[in-house]
Amino acid sequence: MTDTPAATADTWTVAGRTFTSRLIVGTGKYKDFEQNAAAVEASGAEIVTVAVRRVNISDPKAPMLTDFIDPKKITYLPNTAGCFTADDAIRTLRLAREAGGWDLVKLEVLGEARTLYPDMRETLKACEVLAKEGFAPMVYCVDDPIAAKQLEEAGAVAIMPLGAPIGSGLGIQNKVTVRLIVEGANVPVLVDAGVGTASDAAVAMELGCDGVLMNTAIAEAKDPLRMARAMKLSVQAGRDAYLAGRMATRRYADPSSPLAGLI
Ligand SMILES: CC(=O)[C@@H](O)[C@H](O)COP(=O)(O)O
Repeated sequence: MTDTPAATADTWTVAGRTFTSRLIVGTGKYKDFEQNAAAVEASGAEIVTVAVRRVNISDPKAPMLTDFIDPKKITYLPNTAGCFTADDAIRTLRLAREAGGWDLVKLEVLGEARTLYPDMRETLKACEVLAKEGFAPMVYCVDDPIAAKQLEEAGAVAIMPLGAPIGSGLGIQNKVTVRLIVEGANVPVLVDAGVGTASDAAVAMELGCDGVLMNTAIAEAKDPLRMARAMKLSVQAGRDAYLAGRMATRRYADPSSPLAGLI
């Protein structure tokens, strides 16, 4: 299939940076950096998110992710995975900015280890401070339209509601609230966490999301490269379906061949 002009021009912009790929991928749980880099390539992603506390991006004495995924070609989005307080998250991102100059960041402040649900009170607090310090925070959050609005007011440059708990692969549990967030947002909305397979990513895009962030679904697939490619295609398909505008649903059958002109 050749891309239509509309499809090729379909970019999205966050904090003044424009991207073509609407898929953001993670850098955890892979066998090694090599496999991670190959998956990023297969996914077509232009942004990778990196848990700066867990992945080596600054110590040249140990293998560094940056040797495998070129930060000149792929945008690094440092994240605060493993942070349970606003102070911890803020400190982590200040260090990331010092180490690599990154100001486009992914903020996540977790509430508990069992569900890895975000703590929205701490998340909001951190978002406000980071925005005032000149960061552009893309923010992992609950799938709640009110919390999403509050984050936007606090300076979030993207809203990233969970589809389901991180690493669960359960898919999008609450389509109604994700759609409400999309309708109310003036910044990009990306589903972050819980995607398990390609159809979940397509659903997120069909709901009108600007993109999807995922890690486990690709890293823990039996064939991560093949799953990365599947995700790339499903994000594109979901986006195209959203732009095409789905048909109205009906309660009863409607014949596929027209009845007019029958003898
Ligand atoms: C990688 C990241 O930033 C996380 O928010 C999370 O790991 C993504 O969730 P999944 O692993 O469920 O895709």
